[in-house]
Amino acid sequence: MVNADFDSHTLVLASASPRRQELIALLGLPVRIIPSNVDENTPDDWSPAGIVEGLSLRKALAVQAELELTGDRSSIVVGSDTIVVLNSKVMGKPTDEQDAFRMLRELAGRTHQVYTGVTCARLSDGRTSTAHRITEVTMRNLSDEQISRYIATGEPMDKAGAYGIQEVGSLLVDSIEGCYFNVVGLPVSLLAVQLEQFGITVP
Ligand SMILES: Cc1cn([C@H]2C[C@H](O)[C@@H](COP(=O)(O)OP(=O)(O)OP(=O)(O)O)O2)c(=O)[nH]c1=O
Repeated sequence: MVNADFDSHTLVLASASPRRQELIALLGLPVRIIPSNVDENTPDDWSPAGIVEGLSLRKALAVQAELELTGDRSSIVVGSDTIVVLNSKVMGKPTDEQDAFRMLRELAGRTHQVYTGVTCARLSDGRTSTAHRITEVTMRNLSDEQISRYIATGEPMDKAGAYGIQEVGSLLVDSIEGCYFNVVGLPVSLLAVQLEQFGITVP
């Protein structure tokens, strides 16, 4: 059921991630996609939660500024950011295959945290909502050969921590505790709660 005052441009996903595009469709609302292309560097002293919340806000506000130029002030812009954290060490997307190998070797046989931050922002009333979720992921022990074979699939390169739990990377994961969708890059139930603050109700 779509809200009466909901127009087709009300939700804008500020993301180039195909996973986020698929997941936001679960809300059953019309969505436009406008990638943000922001600089994802952050100060060294930011905490993991600060990084994902800060970058989700940065992505949402960058797209909001673009929309303002077109006269659109009423859309709710959704920005999101995901990182992997192992013993306080932050892993983003690997820079190359060697970097992916190094990350997966460190993650293998251990438990790490996946942080995803989500921001919803609307210009017309200046409202923003920023929050994050944490999911614990335990990876199987992996031999160097197994890691190399996984990297050869090409899957790790555009993903934080160099794996995708939703694809072949599922075979590397022993168990998770918390929200699965948070690992894939968009915790949809958290987003539903945030959208309620904007008067948008979803099932
Ligand atoms: C851990 C993990 C991450 N990922 C992905 C989600 C994100 O797309 C990516 C982390 O990079 P992000 O910088 O969060 O996002 P992005 O650059 O892909 O997209 P955008 O900034 O335009 O929204 O890692 C998976 O797809 N599966 C996983 O299991």
